[in-house]
Amino acid sequence: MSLNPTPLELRARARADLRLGLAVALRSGGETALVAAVETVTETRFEGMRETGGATLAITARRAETLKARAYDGDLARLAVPRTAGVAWARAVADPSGDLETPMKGPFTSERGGEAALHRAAIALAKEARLLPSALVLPLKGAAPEDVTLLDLDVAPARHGPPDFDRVVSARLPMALAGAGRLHVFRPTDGSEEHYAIAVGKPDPARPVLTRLHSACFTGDLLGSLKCDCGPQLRGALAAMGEEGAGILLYLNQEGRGIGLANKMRAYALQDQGFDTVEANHRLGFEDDERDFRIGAALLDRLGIPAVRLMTNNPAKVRMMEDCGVTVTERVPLIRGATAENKAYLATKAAKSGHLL
Ligand SMILES: Nc1nc2c(ncn2[C@@H]2O[C@H](COP(=O)(O)OP(=O)(O)OP(=O)(O)O)[C@@H](O)[C@H]2O)c(=O)[nH]1
Ligand SMILES: [Zn+2]
Repeated sequence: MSLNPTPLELRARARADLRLGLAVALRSGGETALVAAVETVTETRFEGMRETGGATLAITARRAETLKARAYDGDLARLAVPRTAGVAWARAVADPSGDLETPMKGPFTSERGGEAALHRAAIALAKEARLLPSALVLPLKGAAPEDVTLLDLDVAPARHGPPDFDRVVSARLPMALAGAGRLHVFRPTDGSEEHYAIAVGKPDPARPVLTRLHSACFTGDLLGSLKCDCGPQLRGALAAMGEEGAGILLYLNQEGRGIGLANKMRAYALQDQGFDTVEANHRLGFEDDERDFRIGAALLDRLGIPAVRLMTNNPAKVRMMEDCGVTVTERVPLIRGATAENKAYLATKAAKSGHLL
């Protein structure tokens, strides 16, 4: 009997460790480094790692651009950590909330040459943990300390496709807007967030099914936020499926276009400083959209639905579905919920992400 965690399980454990503020060890190509997420690491651990010597701060090229730091590694930069820097310094580098009040944090010295693979992996893990995309990285000469989760990236590389899912449960769910339906809960085997499929009526897989891929929006879906159009889109999709008598709504837990609610609220705070939705993501160090739509295609496959009429204004969703082998016979526009508050947001999405208005 082996009770040892598999590589996938170790990766999930590493994400949880980072969220807790623990350091984890990453290994690849014979190199090992201790890694801690800037957002959560404690002062003591930060200083312990810095005092060892040789630690650098990994930030994305997006964040480096805002800080006017050089990103010699393409998609990321490795910043030298000043000898007296505490965790507050690192947090100010990673978190743009103070950028306007304290704009001069530099000059920054970026490392050049050498390997950045472990830094890249550290940022990917921080993103997976829905933290700010920045990590303190300390290359180790010897073995990793005991009691620290050790992730061998040569054995367990980052996922390049959607995870596998277990269908945990499904039950009948009558809905005010859509009528009779069933809710299915899908749990990824890699320990990431669960996703839900709501089948309205009895969709016929022999014909293209009216389908919506909806990304979680706590503020819009639940609170009736006027900053976006998500709530009205969600209810509009359910109502249309109810009217037609059948449909599939995939509720994907990719809050904030995949950056998590805490980071989305950081983006909202930046929007209050005058940045648009895309600029705010970039200043935080994220891409415009960090979602993985392949999850939607994988769930449709699990539900046995090969062809859809997709309710969206986002051409990227249509493209991604088709790239994943889902036939999109029609794009059904879903234009709902324009308000004075979200006018600029919808205009930015049209201009920068090609959304159809
Ligand atoms: N990062 C970030 N995410 C946001 C913001 N406003 C809404 N979201 C998230 O954006 C996602 C919804 O994406 P949209 O771009 O509105 O719509 P879409 O799903 O790409 O396209 P449609 O199918 O046409 O709705 C949800 O996950 C929301 O939580 C924002 O200002 N910043
Ligand atoms: Zn929203």
